[in-house]
Amino acid sequence: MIRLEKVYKSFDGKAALDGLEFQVDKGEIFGFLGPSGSGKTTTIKMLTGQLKPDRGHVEVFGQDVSNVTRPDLLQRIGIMTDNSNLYPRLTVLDNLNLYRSLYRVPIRRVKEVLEIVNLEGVEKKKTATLSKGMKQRVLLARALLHEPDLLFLDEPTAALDPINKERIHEGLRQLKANGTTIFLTTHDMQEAETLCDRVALLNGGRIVEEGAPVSLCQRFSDPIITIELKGGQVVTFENARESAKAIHDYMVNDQIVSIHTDEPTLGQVFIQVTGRNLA
Ligand SMILES: Nc1ncnc2c1ncn2[C@@H]1O[C@H](COP(=O)(O)OP(=O)(O)OP(=O)(O)O)[C@@H](O)[C@H]1O
Repeated sequence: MIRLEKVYKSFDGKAALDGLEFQVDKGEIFGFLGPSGSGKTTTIKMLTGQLKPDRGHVEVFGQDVSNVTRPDLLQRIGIMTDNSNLYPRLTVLDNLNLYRSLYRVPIRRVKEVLEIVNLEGVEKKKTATLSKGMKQRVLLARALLHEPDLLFLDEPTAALDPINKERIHEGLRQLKANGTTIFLTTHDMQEAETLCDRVALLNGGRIVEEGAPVSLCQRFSDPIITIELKGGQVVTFENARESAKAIHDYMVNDQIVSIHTDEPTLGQVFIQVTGRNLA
């Protein structure tokens, strides 16, 4: 669906993308994670034809990205970024209807997308009167309206409460089940861990780690095994292979209350890899 090879982009002589390379396959939820200023939005702009690379190759739908603004390809893409805007004096329905007519989408689809984002019943409200989180959900509904094959979501749940966040997650999983490819940026590592098939960790305009969240966490896992024994004693082993015999002995003698291995969260991996916090 997406392929980048050695992509460079500078602003005022300062590199925003510095040899960026990655690939996104059809039907996956791909998490593009990085601290502020690492190049996430620049990449999305490039993949949606809003910005040209200085050097390198960018492909979307197997075609050079310069074709992406062609109406037939644009029709296959949905975008929700922080520079997406709603018309504040128009109602939710009128905002969606504007896009509906652009993409020739049937009216019944409005109800479907409002259901996905948990916004039934607000069709007649002017968007200026909505909360930040509600506006965010209208933007997401608008991005979904024409049932795109490829969806770019830049921090889609940033302003949402946990219930709406979970509802959106369910909606995104459903879209994935129907074959939609989702390119997602988020600062919420728990969201990335539960939602994404694969994540790429971006730092300074290049990928520093990539993989399924679970395998990334395992790769960075601290191999310390902590065993709590009956009677309250706690023993730790630093090397699982060498300590197998001792652990086995505790087991056959029925001395063990609990065994615990320390696996870092994706957030901890991120901080370790980038040396930066996620805020
Ligand atoms: N139009 C522009 N003009 C000048 N510099 C820019 C422009 N767009 C981006 N940059 C710079 O490029 C770098 C990458 O910015 P980008 O917006 O892609 O980061 P980001 O990872 O999306 O950050 P955030 O998480 O804060 O949204 C930053 O140093 C930013 O200041």
